[in-house]
Amino acid sequence: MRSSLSSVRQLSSAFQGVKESARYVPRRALLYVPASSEKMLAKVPSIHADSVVIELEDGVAIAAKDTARKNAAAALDKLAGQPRKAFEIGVRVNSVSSGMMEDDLRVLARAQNLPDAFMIPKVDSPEDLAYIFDTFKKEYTPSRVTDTKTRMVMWIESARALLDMPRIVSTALNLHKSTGFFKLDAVVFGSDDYCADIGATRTSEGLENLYARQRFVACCKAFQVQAIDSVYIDLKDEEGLRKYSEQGRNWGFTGKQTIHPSQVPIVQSSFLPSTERIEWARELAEAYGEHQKEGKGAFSFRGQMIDRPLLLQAMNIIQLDEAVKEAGKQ
Ligand SMILES: CC(C)(COP(=O)(O)OP(=O)(O)OC[C@H]1O[C@@H](n2cnc3c(N)ncnc32)[C@H](O)[C@@H]1OP(=O)(O)O)[C@@H](O)C(=O)NCCC(=O)NCCSC(=O)C[C@](C)(O)C(=O)O
Ligand SMILES: [Mg+2]
Repeated sequence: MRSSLSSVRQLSSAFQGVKESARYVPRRALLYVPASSEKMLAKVPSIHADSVVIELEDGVAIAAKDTARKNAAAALDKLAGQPRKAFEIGVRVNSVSSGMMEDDLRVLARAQNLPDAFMIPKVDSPEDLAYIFDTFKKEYTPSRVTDTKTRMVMWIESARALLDMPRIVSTALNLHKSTGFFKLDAVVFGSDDYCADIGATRTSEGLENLYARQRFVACCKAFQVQAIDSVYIDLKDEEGLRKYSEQGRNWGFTGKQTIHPSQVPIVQSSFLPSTERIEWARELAEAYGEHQKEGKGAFSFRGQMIDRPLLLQAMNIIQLDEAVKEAGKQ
């Protein structure tokens, strides 16, 4: 079967509106690396997670915030242009409500390089996004935070945010369209803070998060952004981690957060599409190309009606598969 990243790119450029998905960043496993630890930061180039989250928020003690900011800014310049295993290196700053975001950005802006993604925890309302945009403009100057390749990844971590998620996500997407501010690409479910917010007790079955995780996925998918599942905090329980990863994948999540390098391969393999699914995607994309040449937008394939949204799903699968193979990550 013909397949390569370039074939997907050709396919993308052939169909209007599909171009955006060609710049797909796989995020099966996000790994937090606390920026207060120079030892852990030094490992970043060799970390095999899809997305490395250089952490300034809850993984860093208040007393270590200043050191962490300086370490993160230095890491951005040191890592630029260096070979690395991850598809993305982002920085998670402190939230609007913490009052520490300005201090974070003031120090990070001293670095010449932006991260691949700015990662914003505890986004609670559309008004938070207005504050975030203003603060980035103030600390970085407007020209450094508009029309860049840098993406935005945000965290939903409270009952209020979960209920208001459609407005929050659409506001973030519209902010990008109207101002060129970082494009929202993925949303992450902060289940620990969410449980604290609603007064739930964490259990091994995780039923206390059932509604939240399902609503969360639906809201992400309604706006075609990636949905990243909860942290699994039992570091030694590999079977439990695999079970929850596979459950998340089956529910529609596109990836999962990890806190230790040992969790990464388990999560990555759980979020890889099956061989049958990859074959389906490749055959569909080829059939779509053939039908486009004949001027047909919708057609039947393996007994299903196929149109552009299914092509987008198929292309995401092909790109994930090919990006992972190229990086030698299987
Ligand atoms: C749990 C901890 C303390 C155990 O750290 P440790 O050093 O005791 O572990 P270890 O097993 O002894 O480590 C083995 C080796 O791996 C390294 N290592 C270990 N972990 C990492 C890492 N993450 N990144 C890079 N390297 C790492 C470590 O440095 C060591 O290297 P060595 O063999 O050379 O000595 C450590 O893994 C860690 O700090 N993890 C990140 C914790 C964190 O950032 N938490 C905040 C995010 S989760 C969150 O905020 C909630 C959420 C989403 O918002 C919401 O649900 O609400
Ligand atoms: Mg949190």
